[in-house]
Amino acid sequence: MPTSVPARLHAEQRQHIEHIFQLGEGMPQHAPAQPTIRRSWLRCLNEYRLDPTQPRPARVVPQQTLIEHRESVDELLHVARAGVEQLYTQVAQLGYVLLLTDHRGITVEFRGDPHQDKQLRKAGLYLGADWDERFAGTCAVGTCLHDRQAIICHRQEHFDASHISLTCTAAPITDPDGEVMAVLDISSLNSPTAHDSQNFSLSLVTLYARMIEDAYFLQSYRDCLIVRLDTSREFVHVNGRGLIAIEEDGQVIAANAVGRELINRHQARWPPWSAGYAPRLAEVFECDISDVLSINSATQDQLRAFRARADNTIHFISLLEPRRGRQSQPIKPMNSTLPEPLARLGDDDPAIRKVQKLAERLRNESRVNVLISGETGTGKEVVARALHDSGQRAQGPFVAVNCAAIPEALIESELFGYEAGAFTGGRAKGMRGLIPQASGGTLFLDEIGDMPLTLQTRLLRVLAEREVMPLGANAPVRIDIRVITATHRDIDAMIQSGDFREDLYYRLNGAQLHLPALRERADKHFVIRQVFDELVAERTYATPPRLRADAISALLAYAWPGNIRQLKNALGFALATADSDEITVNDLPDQCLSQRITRQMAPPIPATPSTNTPQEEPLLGLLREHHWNISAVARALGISRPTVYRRMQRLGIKPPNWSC
Ligand SMILES: Nc1ncnc2c1ncn2[C@@H]1O[C@H](COP(=O)(O)OP(=O)(O)OP(=O)(O)O)[C@@H](O)[C@H]1O
Repeated sequence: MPTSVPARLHAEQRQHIEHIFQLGEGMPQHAPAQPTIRRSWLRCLNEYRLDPTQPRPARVVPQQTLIEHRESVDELLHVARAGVEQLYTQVAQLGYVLLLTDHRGITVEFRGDPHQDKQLRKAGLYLGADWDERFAGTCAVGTCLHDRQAIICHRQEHFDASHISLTCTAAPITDPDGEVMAVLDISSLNSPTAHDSQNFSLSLVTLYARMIEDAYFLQSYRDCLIVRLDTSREFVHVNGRGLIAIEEDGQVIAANAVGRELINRHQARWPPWSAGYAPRLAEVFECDISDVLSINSATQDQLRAFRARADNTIHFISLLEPRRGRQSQPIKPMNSTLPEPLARLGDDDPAIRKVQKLAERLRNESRVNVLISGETGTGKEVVARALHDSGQRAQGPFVAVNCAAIPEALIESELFGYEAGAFTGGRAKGMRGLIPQASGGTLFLDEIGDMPLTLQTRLLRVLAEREVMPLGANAPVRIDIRVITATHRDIDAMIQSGDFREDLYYRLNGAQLHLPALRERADKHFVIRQVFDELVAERTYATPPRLRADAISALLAYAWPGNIRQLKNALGFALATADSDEITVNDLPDQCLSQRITRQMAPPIPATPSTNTPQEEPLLGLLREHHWNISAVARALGISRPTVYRRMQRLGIKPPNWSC
């Protein structure tokens, strides 16, 4: 032992210093038993070059520095306050003080007996005290920060001889990334000699550190859905240990320590938890995200059991709803390199991606006629407009013509126009037809399958010659149009039956974009949010309404025979009739809760009599569901009763009580 030990140190301190030097010289007989403490002593000697013979009084940082340290953990301090008060209430009578330090070891919050102010300040148990191991030597806070784990540093386990009467217990508080952001510590100036006397303190501090950590997590992810989980059913609500923040499609955003551990157990199946990779909840548990989203509405005790895929353990899960306002944030499609009108068509669905990519390539290829196919209400007109808006013709007109909606006798004059006096009943000045009106832009012919055969021939000529002859005119009018057509009918079958000209079909079908039914789309969630946000944006609200998770879950589960149009109607209905600005499952039209996708997937029952193609099943299903009430079906699909009758007629669907 060096001779330079100051004479003012008492015998106990001298002996302590001797034990430290002995450990440094490889003689650990009198060193503390805890490996963490021994390692820390060696760090203090060899790495930090602290001199045990020169005990240092506690260092308290200046007021201004303290303010800066407190500001850097302002949000945590706010969240931790209640926990700090509760813990201090429990330990104060036992003679403990409480310290909360930041990740640098500076005490940013303190609770202690004001009567002991002077002694506590001298011992470093004070606001602003610096407990960094590099300065203070082995101590609960500093060594906890270094080892990132809870620790007891009891009396002679401290490195600095001026601290050997103290007993301190500390636990780390980690942020949602697993980084230590603070340390919670309880310390006492005097304590029983036995090390074991502090075990209870360790449990208590660890418990409160976790509570503060979870409160901070809940605060940080208050705008997200949070699943709370525990292996004990009874404890999920009161003390569910795992917290996982998710997007409404189940994408994991963050997790607390227990949640991260569970996710990490999947290392064998996917990469470890990292900022770059986050699994979906359905990968972690054997669950469908819609089952999780429906927890609050579908189960009586508001929790459900799911099996963790990593180890087959059962976890009970409850769901915390996000704070209001989250959904007013604009949604961003994943594919942001696409022109905006195309990017808005959908998100992460293979069929929609194919449509988006092809549309991007075709947007300036005006001479390639595009045929858009898909069931009714899948967004064919929306796609046609997106194609127009994303191309060079965006500034030109977009003229949409619904061939099924114009009476057959008028289609010709509407499309081609007519000269003054061309026919009785026409306008005195004549009329510019819809095709000439589209010149310089896009002509969108919807329901092209409903165009009469005679007109098909004339349209073919227009497309070939790029000019129209209005009724009664002497000379043709030149036109410069891009033609996009749409149909939900089986044109091949119509060609076979002689109802559609094959040559026209090939001319229209320069490229085909096929839109998937809503029930088949993997990005259904995106569509729901998009339609909802658009409807909300159309109106003025004091508080923007929010779509609750249980409503989203029901919307995800429904089969949507009327596709996006029906979805839009359902959400419009809910917005118009909901009692509050929270749209719940109860605000949705009844039919959204009846026909779930699973039922839709059952083999279709043939109609009476049947000529069905797969495209007909949704209408048939809906008719059956509404007991053949045509008005109800028309309302559900957002179309008129005559249109329903026309479609039924075209598809050969007859109600059971029709005689012919
Ligand atoms: N991607 C989308 N985002 C938001 N709303 C959409 C989207 N696609 C379609 N819609 C809405 O759904 C409804 C139906 O769309 P659209 O008229 O384009 O369908 P369609 O397939 O042309 O229907 P139909 O076959 O009956 O003519 C419209 O109100 C439209 O605004």
